[in-house]
Amino acid sequence: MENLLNRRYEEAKTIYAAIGIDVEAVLTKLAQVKLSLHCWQGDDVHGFLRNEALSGGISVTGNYPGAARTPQELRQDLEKALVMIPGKHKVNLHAIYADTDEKVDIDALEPKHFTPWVDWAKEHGLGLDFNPTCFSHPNFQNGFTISHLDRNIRNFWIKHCKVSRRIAEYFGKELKQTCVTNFWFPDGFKDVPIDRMAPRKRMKEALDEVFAEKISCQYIVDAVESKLFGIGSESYVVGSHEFCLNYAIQNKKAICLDVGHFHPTETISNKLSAIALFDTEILLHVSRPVRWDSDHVVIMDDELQEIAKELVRNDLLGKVHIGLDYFDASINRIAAWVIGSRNMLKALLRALLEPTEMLKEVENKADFTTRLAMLEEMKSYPFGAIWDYYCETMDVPIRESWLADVKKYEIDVLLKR
Ligand SMILES: C[C@H](O)[C@H](O)[C@@H](O)C(=O)CO
Ligand SMILES: [Mn+2]
Repeated sequence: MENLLNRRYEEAKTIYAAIGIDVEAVLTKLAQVKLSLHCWQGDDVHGFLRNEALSGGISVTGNYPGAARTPQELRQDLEKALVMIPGKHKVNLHAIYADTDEKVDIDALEPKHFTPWVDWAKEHGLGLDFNPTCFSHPNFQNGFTISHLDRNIRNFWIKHCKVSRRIAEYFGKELKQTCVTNFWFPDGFKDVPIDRMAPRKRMKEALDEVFAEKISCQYIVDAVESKLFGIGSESYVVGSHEFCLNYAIQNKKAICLDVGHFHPTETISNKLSAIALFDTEILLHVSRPVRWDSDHVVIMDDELQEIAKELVRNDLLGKVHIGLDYFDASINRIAAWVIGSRNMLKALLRALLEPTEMLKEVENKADFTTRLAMLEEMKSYPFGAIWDYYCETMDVPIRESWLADVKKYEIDVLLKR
């Protein structure tokens, strides 16, 4: 088996070398990619701080057994997933995932409520990213948080966002890796509003208050996430793409692009070059919308491959933060992490194996025939042999062999919860 794997790899390497690809250099580059694994796939965005129903116009469907009920269980599940994903990555936490016995509300959270996460991240050589949780709370009222008409409610959310930045700073300092902190607000109207401007003005001013405290970019990168619509905010979302992109540019923040947050025929792959050209920092929420922002597990579809190609072709790897954002409770949750993460990495590998310079040259010569012919032929190049070899050298399971281990873990651990 091992010999076959090496033989297939050597053969594939020769085939790619013929079109100018240095496969070893590609694998070195791929090994440097850090994905941000979203903790909320492990427990259906429930968290441990409050026993509140999920709100904010997002929804998880399915009742597959074994969701994590405690921070310990979630970490155990994440560990299981991480050993099946090649490379060293980050874990993305929401504020509601605080690990504490204290009865504390989200506006009073402190770094100490996350110490066990930091200790665990250190132990496993992981980075941590963070998100204030601006939903699943009684102060999410009439569909609004930080842009609410009521100053007291706005203040609550402003405070929550401020304390979240201090927690993120603590992560960055302790783990010596920048903590990407994403601000997403579900605020919006179900039906057509009269005043679209006032909530946006309030959100802009609230964000200015949140970001007033200067925290070194060595520790934290702030990102604002836009959205087209949510359940209950079908007609109007305060933090639309135009709002968030303009806010990010004007205030030197990162823009978070979620694959599911745009019109169905709009793609984020087509936005990356347009935004990166102006040096705006980008955070991706890689997700899969099916007819709407359904947050399905990421598969190797056309848009995923196009996103990966844009990152590679425009030399954006290492500049764009790649986070995952989906939640499926109808399948094994560990498998969901593994499938989505491995697909993201596979898409990047395929993109790295493309002869980009040659393709740009033929495009510049208006030889669109060669461009199309090459792109189509490349689809049956032996990238699978390279992926298998990469998994072997990174000490993670080859092809679907990880599944048996996940199934065993399901019987031994998940079904006993
Ligand atoms: C839980 C996440 O923060 C949330 O999914 C957000 O990023 C989003 O995409 C909302 O639609
Ligand atoms: Mn998102």
